[in-house]
Amino acid sequence: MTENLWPKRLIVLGSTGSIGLNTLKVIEHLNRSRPGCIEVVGLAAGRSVRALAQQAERFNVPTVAVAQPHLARELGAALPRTTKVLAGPDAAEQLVRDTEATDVAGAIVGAAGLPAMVAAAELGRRIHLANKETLVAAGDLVTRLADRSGAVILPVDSEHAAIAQCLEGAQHKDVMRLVLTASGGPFREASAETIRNATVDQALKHPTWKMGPKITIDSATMMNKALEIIEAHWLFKQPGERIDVVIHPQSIIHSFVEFKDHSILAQLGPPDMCGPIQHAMTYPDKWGGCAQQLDWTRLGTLDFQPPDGDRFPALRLAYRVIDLGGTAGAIVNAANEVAVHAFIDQRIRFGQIPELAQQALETLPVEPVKTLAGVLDADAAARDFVREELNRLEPAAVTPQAASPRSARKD
Ligand SMILES: NC(=O)C1=CN([C@@H]2O[C@H](COP(=O)(O)OP(=O)(O)OC[C@H]3O[C@@H](n4cnc5c(N)ncnc54)[C@H](OP(=O)(O)O)[C@@H]3O)[C@@H](O)[C@H]2O)C=CC1
Ligand SMILES: CC(=O)[C@@H](O)[C@H](O)COP(=O)(O)O
Ligand SMILES: [Mn+2]
Repeated sequence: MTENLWPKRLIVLGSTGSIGLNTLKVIEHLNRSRPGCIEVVGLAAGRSVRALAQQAERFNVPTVAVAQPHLARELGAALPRTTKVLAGPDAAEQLVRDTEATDVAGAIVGAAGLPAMVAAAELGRRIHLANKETLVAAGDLVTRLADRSGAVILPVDSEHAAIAQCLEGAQHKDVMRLVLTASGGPFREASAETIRNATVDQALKHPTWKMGPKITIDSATMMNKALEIIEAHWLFKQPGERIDVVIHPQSIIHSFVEFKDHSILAQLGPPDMCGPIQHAMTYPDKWGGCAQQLDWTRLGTLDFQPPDGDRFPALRLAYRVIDLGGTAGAIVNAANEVAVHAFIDQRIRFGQIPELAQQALETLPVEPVKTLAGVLDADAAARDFVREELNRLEPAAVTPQAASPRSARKD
């Protein structure tokens, strides 16, 4: 299914989050210029039932899903009787499996989004992928499923949307390297000591992008860039040695591609996620929507510097994960998720986040990825490992509840 079918029947997973809200904003703009071009046929969220109910009403959505089962009644009460409510940890996946849709926007945060993305890949949907953790944890499986079903994966992550645009019309054999730009986060110029003991408030102050808390912390450790290297490996089928990172504090160049003749194509725009979301929505066309215009007359200087793998050890993990393959990505991703929540809960120091991810990778067995169940087992083992480490570091602490994608599934 390579052509873009209109009108679209779109499911938005993670509709109450930063990407979800921007996705709905893009849809409103596109529907204003071309009435009826996008019908929202399903919405899913974790726990924000009020926001979810308001969205369902505004977009006249027939089915909504909430991950927290105890919120089903409250959600149902806020909606017309005709609206179908799915609830529980499998609700987003069920929504994808039970709904006749052309497109699925994947904006759930973390590996909690993985089963629904696997379902979308199996069903051959056009996938607007923001949920990078899906490809980090199960890139091999998901890309294989998509190849088999004809599902198209359209990257929404700004760097990958940029690279996809730079690669349009290019041949795989002519690519020399992909270069992911990184803002450097709030600790770009901080000393190793400052980084190690950074506070939650400091880590949540991203210099250029407004995003949800988990990815904002990932940007601060540069684990976000590590996840993006792995994401690029699966999306563009390039080995680790052909994927580089450059620090670009202004976040105007969203990434670039160098070809074998040393020519470079880059994609530019303001740091505004409406751009990549619109790109995925209208691809291969480029419709106007709500993306801001770049005023190059006021742009000033664009700076670049090499990344520092000593102050940001998360970066090196990415290449190790690509080399190891199998469940290595699922392990690092899940360990990082639990560590990020533990940091937000002030149970560990900032510098311990990448340390715990690395420890999990060094300790746990890496297995070949055959099925979703195998990925979820590795994910669960990594979560258990980090929780045990947290309890060892701080025995009296309550275990944090970072969302696990494994529910009652038996497969
Ligand atoms: N924000 C950005 O600009 C960018 C984000 N991304 C990626 O996009 C994804 C989303 O990020 P972001 O929007 O910032 O995150 P947010 O934290 O802002 O939003 C997360 C969304 O996921 C929902 N959610 C959480 N757990 C579940 C679950 N188990 N089932 C269903 N829904 C769930 C939340 O619902 P609720 O509100 O009810 O908790 C919310 O709608 C991440 O993978 C991130 O890495 C990629 C590039 C840029
Ligand atoms: C908007 C987006 O795609 C984010 O992934 C962003 O790139 C994060 O910024 P960092 O470059 O600081 O990780
Ligand atoms: Mn990104």
